[in-house]
Amino acid sequence: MKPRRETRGKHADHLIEFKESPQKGVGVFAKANIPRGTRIISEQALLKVDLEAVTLKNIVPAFERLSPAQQESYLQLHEYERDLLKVAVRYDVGKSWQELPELHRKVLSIYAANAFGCVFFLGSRINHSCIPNVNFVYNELLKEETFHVIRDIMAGEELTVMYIDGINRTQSQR
Ligand SMILES: C[S@@+](CC[C@H](N)C(=O)[O-])C[C@H]1O[C@@H](n2cnc3c(N)ncnc32)[C@H](O)[C@@H]1O
Repeated sequence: MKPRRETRGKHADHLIEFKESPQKGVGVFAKANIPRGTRIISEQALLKVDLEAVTLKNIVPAFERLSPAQQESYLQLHEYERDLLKVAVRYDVGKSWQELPELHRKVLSIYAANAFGCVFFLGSRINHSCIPNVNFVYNELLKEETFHVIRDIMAGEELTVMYIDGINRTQSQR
């Protein structure tokens, strides 16, 4: 699988590829050696909800404001219907999970699986590690989220970021 997006040299996404990662779904892998400090991804959020106002009620309207092409990209992302999400829907939206239209369930499941702040087309394919080799930060000048490798990477290595805390997790989960 190839990341598909216009890049124009602002980052080095030609050095990465999407591949199956054992037991983690899709992941992002180095196609070549990548020196420490390389910006592998710079992108605007695909779906952004004002962080002050993130409630599940705001996710579907934010999805509906996307262009048809953006909606198509969003719907390709990994989804995960966790029980906690269903409880949160009951609390936040005032409906049971089954009462929601199928598309809304999919949009919310994708958000739950992929949002670290925002949902990203490329960045949200990077799996988690508590010892990550990629750092991400919002770049005010570019107005984009940027992802840099924080050590030298060998061709074939999986790229990882830290987006869940390590508390109460087993060593293998980490
Ligand atoms: C942001 S997405 C990462 C990309 C995703 N693997 C995919 O197929 O598109 C987060 C999801 O990936 C999986 N994941 C990420 N890091 C993982 C890890 N260290 N171990 C197991 N699953 C992981 C989980 O299913 C999680 O909900």
